Amino acid sequence: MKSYFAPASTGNFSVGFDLLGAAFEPVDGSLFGDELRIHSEQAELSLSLTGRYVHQLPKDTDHNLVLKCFYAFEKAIGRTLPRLQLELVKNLPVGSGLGSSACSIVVACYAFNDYFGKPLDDYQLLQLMAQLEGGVSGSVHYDNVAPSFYGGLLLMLPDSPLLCRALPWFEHWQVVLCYPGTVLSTKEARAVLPQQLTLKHSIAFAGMLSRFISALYAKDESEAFAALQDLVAEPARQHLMPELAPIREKLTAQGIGHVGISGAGPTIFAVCQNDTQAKFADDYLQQHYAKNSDAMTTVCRLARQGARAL
Ligand SMILES: Nc1ncnc2c1ncn2[C@@H]1O[C@H](COP(=O)(O)OP(=O)(O)O)[C@@H](O)[C@H]1O
Ligand SMILES: N[C@@H](CCOP(=O)(O)O)C(=O)O
Repeated sequence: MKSYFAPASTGNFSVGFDLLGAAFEPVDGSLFGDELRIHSEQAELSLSLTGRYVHQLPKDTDHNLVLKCFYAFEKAIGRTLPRLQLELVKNLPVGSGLGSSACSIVVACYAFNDYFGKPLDDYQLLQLMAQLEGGVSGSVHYDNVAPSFYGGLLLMLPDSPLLCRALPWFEHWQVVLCYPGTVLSTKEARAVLPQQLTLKHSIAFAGMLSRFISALYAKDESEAFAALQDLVAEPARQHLMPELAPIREKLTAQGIGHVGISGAGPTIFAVCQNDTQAKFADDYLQQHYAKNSDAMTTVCRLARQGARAL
């Protein structure tokens, strides 16, 4: 048996709608992402489903992204492949804002490419992943697939042959992620976005993203926090997450530098500068944002490593 893993990710990181994304891993060293196991080769392609969030997946495995990835990968390399006995360990909640669909897509495409002798290079593989993710969310965006594939905090460069580039990070930052247990489809959360921005708004968005990135390079933490503002998605999506504003008020009153929507939500992320803040955010979010037994809260650091064989 061969086993592969890809980490969870936070698209947008508030200030970079569709252009910034980060991969995260729990500070306790546990794995937080989907795993794909290739058990054997066999006559027919098959997929079994296990893991904490298996009940949130379509019952019919033909609708599972992992099988769609297999056929898309086969088409991309232009030859018929041996059929596999696959198992997806679904550890990320679906429709959560944690890049769940991207994570399954990344782990599957990475696994097939590795297993079949790397016929695609990283550029081709990332493009395939982004196309597959676009098929789920309604439009191609790289801010989940790229960090899940490469790890780190990444800036997307969709018009460059590089596709994305790693950014600096404040090593002491801890990011508390809280998924409340309710589902918000990315497609629906994209449907409420404005189709056009005014010139003034476009300049403000570009200015804030530039301010954040220049602060990272300058290692200017207070400037970085000041620039973590979502001027595009959050104003359009806040009615989908009415708890965000009071939670932000409570956490920032404790000195926590930033609270935002992870991806398209409903997961909230809090950027903390020390263990005391992280503990407060962890406890507060568990008590005030978690809604049912599917909810989960985790204290994370940036995941430097993306998709890999285990
Ligand atoms: N392996 C999979 N992982 C996640 N979602 C999947 C998978 N297979 C199929 N799906 C479907 O893809 C859609 C993913 O929804 P989306 O809102 O994009 O999730 P997320 O924001 O968590 O990535 C859902 O309709 C889900 O049923
Ligand atoms: N940039 C996208 C990110 C979606 O992330 P997901 O984890 O909610 O799928 C967006 O904001 O729509």
